[in-house]
Amino acid sequence: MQDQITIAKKAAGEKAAEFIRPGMVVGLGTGSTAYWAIQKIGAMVQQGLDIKGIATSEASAQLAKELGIPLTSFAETQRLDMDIDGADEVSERLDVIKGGGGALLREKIVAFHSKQLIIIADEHKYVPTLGNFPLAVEVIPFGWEVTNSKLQTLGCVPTLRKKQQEIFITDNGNYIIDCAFGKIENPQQVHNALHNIPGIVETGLFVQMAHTVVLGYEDGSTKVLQR
Ligand SMILES: O=C(CO)[C@H](O)[C@H](O)COP(=O)(O)O
Repeated sequence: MQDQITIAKKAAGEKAAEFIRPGMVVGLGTGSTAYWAIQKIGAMVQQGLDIKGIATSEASAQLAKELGIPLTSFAETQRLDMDIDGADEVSERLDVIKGGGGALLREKIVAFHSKQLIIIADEHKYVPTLGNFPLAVEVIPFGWEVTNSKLQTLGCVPTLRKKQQEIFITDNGNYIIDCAFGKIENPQQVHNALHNIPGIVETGLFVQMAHTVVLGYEDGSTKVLQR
């Protein structure tokens, strides 16, 4: 028996997969919502559809392999047709906070080089203004302490991400600092200010990158929003 949130995530993920056409190269997102899109893509591949994926994390690459989805890379493909990925928050302007799963850097690279970014989320992640969810920022381990101090001057409360007492290490060998900003009225400004700090590799703010957002609801229905 699936809980209500799982029903909503599954609905969003499966609906987004309906946008995929044969021959496409598709970005495979990361997280528990992207999981459902990847499952659906796996089923489509099993049915004989020609789809290739570029994974946004080692975890999603592993899942794709288990499902028999052929993986390609940027060595072979410069541009993806579509990227389907989850979110921690989506604003009414369709700006997005990502990185709750720590994959934001690869997610940003894959999204940037995709013709179309489809964000999938359960209904509870759709908010008027971003910022309730702490913003993940990927930082180089060298000097993270001073990067962390500098982050405080931007008006957030930064916390080094840990996993079972150990520092969380991204797929790229970096750290994550979660920045509690409160309401983010101007995401582009915050993103730019963060990028000015040496040591910050990428932020989880995806400003005006999503072309489409698919919201999943607890009754299994979906709503498609276009920018
Ligand atoms: O950005 C992400 C990982 O870096 C995820 O897409 C985001 O955290 C949402 O995850 P979930 O679908 O499990 O709620």
